[in-house]
Amino acid sequence: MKITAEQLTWRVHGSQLLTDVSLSVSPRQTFGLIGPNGSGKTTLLRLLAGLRKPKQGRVLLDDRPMNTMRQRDIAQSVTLVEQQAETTDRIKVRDVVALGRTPFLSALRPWSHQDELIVAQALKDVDMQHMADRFWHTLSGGERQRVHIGRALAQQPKILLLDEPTNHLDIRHQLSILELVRQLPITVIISLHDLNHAMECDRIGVMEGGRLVDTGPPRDVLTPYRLRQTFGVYADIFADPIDGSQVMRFRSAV
Ligand SMILES: Nc1ncnc2c1ncn2[C@@H]1O[C@H](COP(=O)(O)OP(=O)(O)OP(=O)(O)O)[C@@H](O)[C@H]1O
Repeated sequence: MKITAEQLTWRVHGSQLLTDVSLSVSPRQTFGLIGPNGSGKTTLLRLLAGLRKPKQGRVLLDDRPMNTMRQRDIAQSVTLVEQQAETTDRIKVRDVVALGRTPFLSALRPWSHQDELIVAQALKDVDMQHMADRFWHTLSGGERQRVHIGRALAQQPKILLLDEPTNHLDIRHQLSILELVRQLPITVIISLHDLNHAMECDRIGVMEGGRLVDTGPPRDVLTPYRLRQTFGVYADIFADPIDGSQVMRFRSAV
């Protein structure tokens, strides 16, 4: 499914947090959203997920404006994994992941064996099957993060939005989650602080002061100029001698 943002603007208490953001992500593309702290990545992801209504502009899923869609239809297409997602205590890991099936259940479509299989697969994908019966409040930050990603996978969205999903993860789980996300046959928008991880996306977009200031293939966008200008760091960019991919070495803050 394609997702398009047309000239999105968002303001709160008189501060303009997003200005004129336009963006289109094609079906099955992995789009990385990068930018310094406070540049508007989370705000944009919430608008794209339909959790906030833009003050101006609109979001389209394929060619359907989101504001004309029912909440349940949106939830069957798009899901957002937030940075500090919380959930009620005394709930087990398996039940958190099972929440991902909620938009598909109704009196006419009760919980089924199929849902059971989807939840089991999602637990496996995020390497949490061995903790399925643990209570949520006993988990570490990284384990919680993986359960939330599992909940999103169980929703089988056509568009997956991830807000810094690797934040609390150890290096093995960072790499396995990013690899999993890239392999999913769906559209993904992922905000990332690790710019070397962003290099693995099909395209990236750079947020700065609430504006999307550049988009394109990572190699074209992540130049020493951009790293200095937007991220405030001096960096050198090398070709990895093993696979030729581009690697950044950050030298110092500007
Ligand atoms: N409810 C609010 N009221 C006032 N300002 C807000 C509100 N929500 C967010 N902001 C401000 O909007 C700006 C953008 O925030 P946002 O969380 O979208 O940035 P971000 O790029 O995701 O940052 P980070 O990398 O630190 O997670 C920040 O300066 C933040 O302080």
